[in-house]
Amino acid sequence: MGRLPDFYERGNYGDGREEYALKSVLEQAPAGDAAAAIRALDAFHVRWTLLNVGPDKGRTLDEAAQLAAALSRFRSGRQTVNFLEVGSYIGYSALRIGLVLKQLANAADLSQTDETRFHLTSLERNAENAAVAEKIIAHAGLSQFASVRCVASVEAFLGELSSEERGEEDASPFFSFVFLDHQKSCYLRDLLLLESANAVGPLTVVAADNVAGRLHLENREQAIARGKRKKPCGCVNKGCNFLQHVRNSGRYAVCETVCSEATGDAIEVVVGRCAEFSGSSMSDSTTLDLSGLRLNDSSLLFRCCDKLPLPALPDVRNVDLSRNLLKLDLGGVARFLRRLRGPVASVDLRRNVLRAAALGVEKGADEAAWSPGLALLIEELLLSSDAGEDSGVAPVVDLRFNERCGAAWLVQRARDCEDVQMLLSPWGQLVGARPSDRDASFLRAQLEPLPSRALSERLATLFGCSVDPDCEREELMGQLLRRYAATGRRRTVAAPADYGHAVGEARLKELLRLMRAWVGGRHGGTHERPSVQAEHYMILKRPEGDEGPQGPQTLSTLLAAASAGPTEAATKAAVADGSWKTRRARAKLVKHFELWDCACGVLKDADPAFFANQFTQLAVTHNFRGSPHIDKQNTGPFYAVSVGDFSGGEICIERDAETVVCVATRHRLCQLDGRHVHWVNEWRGEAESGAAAVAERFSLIFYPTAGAFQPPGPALCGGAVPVSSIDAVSRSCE
Ligand SMILES: C[S@@+](CC[C@H](N)C(=O)[O-])C[C@H]1O[C@@H](n2cnc3c(N)ncnc32)[C@H](O)[C@@H]1O
Repeated sequence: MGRLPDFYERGNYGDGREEYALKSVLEQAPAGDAAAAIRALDAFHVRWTLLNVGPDKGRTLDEAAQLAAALSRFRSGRQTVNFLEVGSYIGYSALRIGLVLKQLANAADLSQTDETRFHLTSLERNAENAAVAEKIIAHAGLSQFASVRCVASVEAFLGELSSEERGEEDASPFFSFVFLDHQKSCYLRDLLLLESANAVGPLTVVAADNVAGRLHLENREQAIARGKRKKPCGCVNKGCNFLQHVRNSGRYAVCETVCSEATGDAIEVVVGRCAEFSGSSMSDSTTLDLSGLRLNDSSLLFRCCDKLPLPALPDVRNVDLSRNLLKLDLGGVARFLRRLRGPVASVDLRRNVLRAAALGVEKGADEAAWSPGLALLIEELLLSSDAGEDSGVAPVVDLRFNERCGAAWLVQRARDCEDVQMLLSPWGQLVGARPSDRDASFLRAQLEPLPSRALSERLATLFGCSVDPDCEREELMGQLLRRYAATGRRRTVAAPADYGHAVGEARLKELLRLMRAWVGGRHGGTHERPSVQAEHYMILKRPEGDEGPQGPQTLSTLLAAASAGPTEAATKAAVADGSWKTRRARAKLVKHFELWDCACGVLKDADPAFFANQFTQLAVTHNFRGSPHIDKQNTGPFYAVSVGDFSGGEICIERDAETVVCVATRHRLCQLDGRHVHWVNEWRGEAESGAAAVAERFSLIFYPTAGAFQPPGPALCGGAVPVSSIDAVSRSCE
């Protein structure tokens, strides 16, 4: 205990552990990875106590910072997000706040220009601590978003501000967020200083760590109840004088007090009231822009909206909540709208991560029912639009481009909804209920099969963007789409008409006959993969040992069975051994042996080596509408050929990040590597001799799923291919 006064005076332990913590961050966290740096400090803190706010209260801190960014939109639109921290120590909380700012900047895709500053100034009295904090922040790649300033006190900081930092000559720096985490005895004094300098004010979020916890306050209340004390505690050591001020001065609304089980103290989050704040300087006063703020269903803005001192925004008609992380429940958004008490007529919820279940009760239940959250949202909109000038016009809920919200039943229900205009991405547009619903003419649909890692790589290598490893997929996708749209670096070209192997007339005729017979057969063909958009779809597996030394169940046995007609006895004989699955696959082959045999003939003629060594499965499709996908099960490239009366229907494949090549497979067997994103172009039925057009496109895909894995090579692997430009550019997403 003898060390305590010195400890408080110094602001660190004086035993070198802070330097040691820096070393462990440098060793354990990759450069530029802020989340890893935070984890390294958390791990260090478990063994060697540090003065950090820690992970539990740290999450409240993140939320408070995010709330501050959202509330700053009420004041100044997108202009500035200027944060202040008092007490950096070695930069742990600065890392957390800086990461929030970085993610917000990424989500908003705003560059760090003068108009759009996302910045934290962190004050630290101890020069050794400040030096360590600066190094950790730099290592985490957050220097652009957080800087440490070594000053003796808040008073000194305010005195030292340059006119540039003040904004205008005599103006004060206005902070959207202030985090007090230095000496509790100074919290009140320093907050009053900031208030009198107008550095905090309406809608500023103030968070203070280590204030009196529940136990301390409850003890006081009990003592008052027992008549032992007269007033609540106003001590300085637990920040009680500060709590008295923020709770009772009328200047702040208490948003949340979160007690830490581990330390027994609390972090208090309050928001400046708007008494002197009549309106805002939002650039567009009819839209409250809360887009790209990473708000989720339980964000403080929604969770505590009843307590927040939100200003009146009498002109706001639209609340833009697009590009956030809303996922499960729109009830919070509904309560937030009620709290706004304005004549809001539309809510923009595009590009969140809402799922069908969050919008409607289960498929098949009451046809007209929406989920309770959405029902509440609709109710609020109806109430507020009735009150507004635009009454009579149906309010709008824009739910387009949400993940898995393209289900047909939901789209139908939205169409039937008369009270509000419910906008959903129509079937297949961008992100549908399933990958097979993607509309390939949209660039987003073409990028959707790529993993997030590939999206980041593309942003970095193609567009030279530095990508935050913590960036969410939705943000990455948004950034990539915007870059493509801005630079026009995506083109569609055609492979030469003579790419691949021409298939002989006789074989084509025979194939068409057999495939028509398959779909028109006794059972009307098969559709083995209902998730795929096709009228019929069948997979035939090559039996083992059909080449070379014959096993007991050979192709010739099957052939004999087939040529005897797929009678029950012959089939039984052919499929006598093996597992249930194997026997079923063989029985199917016997049944469709003619088709199999003819198809194999086509492949054998063109590429005998592929036929002998690689080909294991044949997909037979009828009227397949292929959405962008990657063949993840394939061990090498495939061959494709299509027949029927149709035009269009080329296979489009990404040759590189900038080029899509369309390969016409009608009557030609073409080799492609399906481990690259590919899809089938739109196609139309051709009118046969004056008759009405009949949609008929059959295709055969020969692919390998076993044997040695060949690393993916060029998309068009059937030889060097010059491509000719065709005039088609993928549609951007809006
Ligand atoms: C509890 S630590 C801060 C922890 C840090 N916020 C975190 O969570 O990572 C308190 C720090 O405040 C600093 N400090 C104390 N009084 C200060 C003042 N008046 N101005 C600036 N820094 C101060 C101390 O040197 C110490 O480093």
